[in-house]
Amino acid sequence: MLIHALPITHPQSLTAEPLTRPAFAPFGDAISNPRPDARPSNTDPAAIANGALPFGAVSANQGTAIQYRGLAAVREYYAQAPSGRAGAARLTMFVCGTRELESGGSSGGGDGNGDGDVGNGKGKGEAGGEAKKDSVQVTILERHPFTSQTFIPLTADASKRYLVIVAPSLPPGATDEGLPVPDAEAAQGATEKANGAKLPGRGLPNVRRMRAFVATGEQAVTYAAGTWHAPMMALGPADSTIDFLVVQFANDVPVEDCQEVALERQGSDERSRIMVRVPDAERWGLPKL
Ligand SMILES: NC(=O)NC(O)C(=O)O
Repeated sequence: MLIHALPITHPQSLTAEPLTRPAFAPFGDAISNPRPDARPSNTDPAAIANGALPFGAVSANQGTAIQYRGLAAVREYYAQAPSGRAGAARLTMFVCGTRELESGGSSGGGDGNGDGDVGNGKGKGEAGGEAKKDSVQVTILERHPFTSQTFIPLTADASKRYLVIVAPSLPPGATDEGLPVPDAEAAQGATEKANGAKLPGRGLPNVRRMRAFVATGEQAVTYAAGTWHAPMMALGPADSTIDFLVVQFANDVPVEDCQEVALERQGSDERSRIMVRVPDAERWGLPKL
C-alpha cells in the first residue's frame, strides 16, 4: 500500500552495474550456481563433505546431485507484526513484461555508484544526434518489512536480462513514524548476529544512494526483509516477458506486507526524475539482447 510520496526535486541518474553477490550483499543475496564447473559426475562426495564446495554444499540424491544449502537468507518476522497475524509462505508467479527504454533526458550518466546526480544538459548522443534510449525511470519503491522476497526467473538463459533496483533506508524520522517494521534487535537470529547482518530499519528510501543491477536469466535475487526496491523490470524485446517464481511470506495485512513510496517530481523542471541507465551489457561479456 502507498504510504508516502517522496518529492524528487532535481534530475538524478545512475548507471546499472552487473549483479554480483558481493555488490548486492548490502541488500540481500544474488543467487547463481556458485560452481558451474562442479558436477556430481566430477566431484567426489567425500570432498564435498570436507568442504570442497562453498555455501554449505552437500552431496545429495545418492550422489547424483550437489545441494547448496546456504545460498540466500530466506526470513520472515511476522511474529512481530502489530496485527498479530502470522505470515504464511507463498509462492507466486510474476509475469513481467519488458520495459521500454527511453532517453535518459538531461542525464549525462552516473557512475553506477548511486550518487550520480546530474543536470549537465548532456541529453544528446555523442554526435549531437538523438539521445540514446538506454534508460528507465524509477517512479516507485516498495519494501516488504516482515519478509524476504526471492525472484527466480524461469529460464537459465544468460541472454535474458532484468534490472534490480534497490535503495538503503534513511534513518528513521517523523515521516515514517508509526510504520510497522520489525524491531531489528529482536528480529536478529543467531545467524544474522554472526554475520553482522541487520535489518534496514524503519526509514524511507535514501534515493540518493539508490543502486541498480543488471541480472541475467542464470541469476535469482533475494531482497532482504525491509529492503527498498523498485518493481521488477524485465529487459529485452518489446512485448516479451520474463516469468519469475516469487517466494516470500505474507499475512494479507496490506501495510505489513508491502509499503510503497511514490517518487514524485516536485517543481516545474520536467527533468526532476530518477533515471537508471542500462549500459550495453556486451561490455561485460554478455550476449546482445
Ligand atoms: N518486486 C516486485 O516486482 N514486486 C513486488 O515486490 C510485489 O510484491 O509486488
